[in-house]
Amino acid sequence: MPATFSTLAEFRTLLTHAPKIDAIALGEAQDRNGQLTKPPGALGRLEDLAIWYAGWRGTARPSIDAPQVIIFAGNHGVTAQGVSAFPAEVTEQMVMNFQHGGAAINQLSKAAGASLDVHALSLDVPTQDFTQTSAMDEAGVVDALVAGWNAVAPHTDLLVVGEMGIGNTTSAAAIAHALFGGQAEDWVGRGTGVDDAGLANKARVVREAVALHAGGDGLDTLMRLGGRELAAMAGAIAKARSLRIPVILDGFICTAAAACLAQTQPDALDHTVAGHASAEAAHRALLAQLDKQPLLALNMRLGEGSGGALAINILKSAVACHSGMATFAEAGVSDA
Ligand SMILES: O=C(O)c1ccc[n+]([C@@H]2O[C@H](COP(=O)([O-])O)[C@@H](O)[C@H]2O)c1
Ligand SMILES: Cc1cc2nc[nH]c2cc1C
Repeated sequence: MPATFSTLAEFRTLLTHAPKIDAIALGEAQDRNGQLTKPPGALGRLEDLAIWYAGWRGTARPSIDAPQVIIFAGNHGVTAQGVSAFPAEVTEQMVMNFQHGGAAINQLSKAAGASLDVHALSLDVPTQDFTQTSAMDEAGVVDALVAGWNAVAPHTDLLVVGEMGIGNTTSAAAIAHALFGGQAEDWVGRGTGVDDAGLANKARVVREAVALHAGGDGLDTLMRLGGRELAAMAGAIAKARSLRIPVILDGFICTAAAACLAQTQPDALDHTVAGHASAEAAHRALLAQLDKQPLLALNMRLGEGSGGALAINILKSAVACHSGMATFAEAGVSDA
């Protein structure tokens, strides 16, 4: 299916007309959950997750057979401001590592039974330094949204989007500050490990960038302060929505990209769940803004979709219980 948008305005319209959860399947899944051989509520949040998943899939007794992890990689002009502990060439080097199977995400995807795709987005042409001008122009952000849109396999039944991009915690912090206010210091963190001086420099960069690029909606902010991998994650999340494929969000950068959708269309993240809370300081605040409760909190701050991939195991387990358990009637167990 070719992408059905070629401007930001067309993409906005798509978000507005996105499908909603299937209310009938949701109700049937709630009924089934009430009949399963366990005290009511004893599986806690796993029950809510399975019912939510069933609603999006449009069937009361779903299964998860084809989860997909997609990593998007991008390079950032803002690295000229000295915002990362690592040099920009690490982005491309890590892409090769992903392709050779040597990164954490290769192991985590395999352990979760998920396929893994890697999309490197024009790494030789970094986005513009957004302390000086817009990171991307409209054609550039649309290209990246389309790359994400086209990367989702149609048979996927659970999607994780992740990223690789030296400098992108600064981009994510600038987006969060632009969308949710507060002070630049509230949204910057150490990323790959900058020291105190580096952290102060990031706050300066974010403050200047947000002052330069005030106004607009979430997609304008994505264009001005984002990066190609952030826009591609947003495009993939929107494509998944159009196919009613539930999405597990990863860390701070992934959540910032998703927030751009939510600030454009308030229900745009209803088909998503937060896989984990990253150790990047501002991730929890960003999740709170989106009213998302993370499934895991393991002090991870890797990116690559790693926290999302880990959480596939939780979703799979929730759905396996929901669809595989016997009812009280089937098992001959006395109800309360
Ligand atoms: O996912 C997260 O919450 C996260 C937190 C800190 C760092 N990262 C990863 O580290 C890179 C960005 O860090 P930095 O310091 O270069 O901005 C990028 O490749 C991300 O995948 C990711
Ligand atoms: C080595 C390395 C691996 C990463 N994976 C995601 N972001 C990363 C940043 C660095 C520096």
